[in-house]
Amino acid sequence: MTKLVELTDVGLEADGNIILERISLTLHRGEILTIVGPNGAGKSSLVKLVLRLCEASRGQLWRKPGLRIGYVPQKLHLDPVLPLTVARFMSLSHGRRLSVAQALARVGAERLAERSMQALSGGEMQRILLARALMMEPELLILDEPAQGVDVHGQTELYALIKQLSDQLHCGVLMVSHDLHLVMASTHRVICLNQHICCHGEPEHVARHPEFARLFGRPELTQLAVYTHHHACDDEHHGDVRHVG
Ligand SMILES: Nc1ncnc2c1ncn2[C@@H]1O[C@H](COP(=O)(O)OP(=O)(O)OP(=O)(O)O)[C@@H](O)[C@H]1O
Repeated sequence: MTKLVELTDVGLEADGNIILERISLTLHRGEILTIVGPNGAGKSSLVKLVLRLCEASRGQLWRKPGLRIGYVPQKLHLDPVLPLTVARFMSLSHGRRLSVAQALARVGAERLAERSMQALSGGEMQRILLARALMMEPELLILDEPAQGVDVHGQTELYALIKQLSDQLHCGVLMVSHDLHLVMASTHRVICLNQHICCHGEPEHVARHPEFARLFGRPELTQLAVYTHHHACDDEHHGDVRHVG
């Protein structure tokens, strides 16, 4: 099982404020790890650390040498009057290994190739961003709130697609989500973050954890029966989360 990323006792500070502390985790190929947490918990900062867009103030961050990462940002800001088709937008990405048509086919969006980027619905836009991230055949897909701006039905479909892609392409997935109950059928492991790791493990475990209930309230728990998670998982095949110190 190929290890992709390992964080050991990582901390992050900015302007004298603690943003993250004592974060230890590993992520392997074929594993989906979801970060949940309230606003300001440090979820995007953790993603930025893994992307090396910022540097840890302490601890160690290891990445597999030459790791190919496909990144789906929280939001894409496009000039509303810029004439840009989906195919043109996708052809602008660097390090491509797939053709535009192949990448669109992977997310079932072939018919959108000639559509204007500005005309896409929220769900279509997220699929196109996902297709773009797949173009360099990533070993690790990083998605920051991939279901933002998508209705509930579309969110469930999108998370199912991410799971399917991870299975097919055997890539690791690190994603941020606000909705544990929507993502639980499509993730192997969950970290509940609030500056530090409050709890972690399989989604059902986190959903029932008192720390999770404290952060998100009881309503989350009552909805979980609908989204029971099924996967034949062998613990050795999924990344673990370790508390250090
Ligand atoms: N460069 C920075 N300088 C100072 N503070 C920062 C910096 N980057 C992030 N922060 C602060 O760190 C905290 C965590 O921010 P972050 O964006 O990682 O949270 P988040 O969990 O992704 O939040 P949300 O769910 O609202 O997107 C916030 O209080 C934010 O204001």
